[in-house]
Amino acid sequence: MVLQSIKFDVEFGLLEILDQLLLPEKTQYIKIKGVEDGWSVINKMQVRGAPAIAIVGSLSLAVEIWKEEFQDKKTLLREIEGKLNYLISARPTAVNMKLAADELLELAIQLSRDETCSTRDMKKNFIDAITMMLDKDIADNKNIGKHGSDAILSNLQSQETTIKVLTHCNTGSLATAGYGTALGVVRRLHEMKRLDRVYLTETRPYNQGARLTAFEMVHDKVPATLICDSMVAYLFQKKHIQAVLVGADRVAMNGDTANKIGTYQIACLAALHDVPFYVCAPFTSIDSSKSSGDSIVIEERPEHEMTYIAGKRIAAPGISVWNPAFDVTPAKFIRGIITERGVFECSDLKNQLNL
Ligand SMILES: CSC[C@@H](O)[C@@H](O)C(=O)COP(=O)(O)O
Repeated sequence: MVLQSIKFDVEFGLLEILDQLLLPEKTQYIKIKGVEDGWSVINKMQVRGAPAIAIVGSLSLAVEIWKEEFQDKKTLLREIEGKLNYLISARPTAVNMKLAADELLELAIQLSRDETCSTRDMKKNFIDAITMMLDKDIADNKNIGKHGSDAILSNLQSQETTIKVLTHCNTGSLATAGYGTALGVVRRLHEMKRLDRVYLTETRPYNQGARLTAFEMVHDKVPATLICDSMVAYLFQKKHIQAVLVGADRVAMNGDTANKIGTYQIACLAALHDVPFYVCAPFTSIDSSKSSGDSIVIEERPEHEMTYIAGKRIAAPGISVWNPAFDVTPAKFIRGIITERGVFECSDLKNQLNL
């Protein structure tokens, strides 16, 4: 059975997401009736992961406008613009929702100007474009898996046939429309029978690794071992890790990459131990408006997400807390950016975007 984090059928007004705050103990879906619900489940991290944020946010708009009748295209365009701006505000670091909103707004403007297109047609064409995001994301992830596995296997010494990798956070079916980015490369290596083992960090404080990636790997019967975030250096010292695979929330034009907190320190350790460090991300995570990672906004999450686990306090009352949800890894630590179009050096990103 495929792990389904998003259930969608606009004809039936169906949009449900798997509540990731309850995993792995409980598998419970939440009904999304419109953008208010979409904003809430993204902001509370009941659904998370850069691509999934854009997809669920956009789908929440689709189910909302599907139910409504609009007197004219101008009214529909105004509704679309307002709701997209609202959805962008749910979480600030991942760029995917902003890029999706820009593209969808541009489409809506074109449809509103097309005199051959009725208000009903504009609504249908707009919703169809959102629906296509699901299949495109899965196709992109399969290509990331192929390009990434080819690149990593090409690094192997002749006598090495299988590979041990480390990943951080959750970049799989629970962070995308399916298959995953860094976990897509892991899945592809496993399908090719070239994966020895994937090591995964627990990824405090939200525990995307321990709760979500472990859940996906056990579900798919992928050889996987959970480690504490504090074990990465010792892992590199004692195990022959041949690649680090992480996702991205926002890749700047010089390759600097914002990703889950803890990514930067793994990159530093990978450099120290000469382990190739790869960022795996679709082009929908690349921000051409950012020349470097210096200006990427880093979300800071509530204190209780660090001081409590499963509702039990684990930190002394009164202690001050700093809880940045992401950090930025400088391009110099990144061997390559694995995308659906191929694997690129950081210095080549601008060319790939024709900038
Ligand atoms: C394919 S998901 C890529 C990134 O979004 C992922 O690595 C990550 O940082 C997720 O952070 P989260 O705070 O869980 O949304």
